[in-house]
Amino acid sequence: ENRLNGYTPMDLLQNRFFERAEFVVDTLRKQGYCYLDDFHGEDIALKILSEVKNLHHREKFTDGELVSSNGNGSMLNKKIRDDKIAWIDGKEENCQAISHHMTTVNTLIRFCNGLIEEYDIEHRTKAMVACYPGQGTCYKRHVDNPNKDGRCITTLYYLNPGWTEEKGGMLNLYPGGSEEPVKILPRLDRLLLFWSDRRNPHEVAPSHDVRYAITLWYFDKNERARFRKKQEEEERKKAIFSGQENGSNEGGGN
Ligand SMILES: COc1ccc2cc(-c3cnc(C(=O)NCC(=O)O)c(O)c3)ccc2c1
Ligand SMILES: [Mn+2]
Repeated sequence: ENRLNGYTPMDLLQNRFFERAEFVVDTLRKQGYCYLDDFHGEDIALKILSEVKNLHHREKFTDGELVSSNGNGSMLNKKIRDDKIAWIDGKEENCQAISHHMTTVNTLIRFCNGLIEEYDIEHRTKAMVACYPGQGTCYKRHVDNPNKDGRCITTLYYLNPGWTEEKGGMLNLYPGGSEEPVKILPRLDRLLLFWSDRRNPHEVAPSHDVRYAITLWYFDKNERARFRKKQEEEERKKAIFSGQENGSNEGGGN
């Protein structure tokens, strides 16, 4: 039977995930972020990159820009981000390697979940494949989850072989709102993880070359449930309000 010095290949695989999960959780606790290099190995990383480029060339990316209006509804909205994005659930054709990435990170997070008491992580978003097309495109300083929408861990997988700081596009992280940023190089096959809430303001510095990344956000079950309940409550109120607005009295408040 194929036991290697008493372990089966599955044992070895489980151990490998368990070791990495321990390192990730310890580091997240200590500094709020953590990155793993050579996460899949170069061959698989390049396969993922080729699928992402294929998405880009097939115009599957949309403008992800989020404009922040300056309150008085004027058209002088300033753009705060220039990335192009594509939401991928992993079942699309020609996304097998991206799908492999999603299941591998799921396994790592499942091992981490066993070690993190404060969260109960069961779900995640779809994969957000993002491209900063160069020419100084960036993403202003922000927090991914400032208002408890349920997201607790952000994972960013970078796909930029031979990237150097001269190309810009560094991920500047301000853990605990620190003055000096931690500058993360978005290099090929690097997996970065950080708490999604206000502990980690971050920004993408202006990028002078095409820069690809895949983001997966993981939800805490309870925070997500509370957020969904609040959202439904707001929907109900809005429905009642719009009911009163057009004069009809059905569903009006008491
Ligand atoms: C309402 O629809 C949407 C659709 C897409 C959205 C994407 C982001 C987002 C957040 N953070 C980053 C980031 O920090 N990237 C760091 C890096 O690439 O190193 C990023 O690239 C993108 C935020 C809100 C969104 C809302
Ligand atoms: Mn972000």
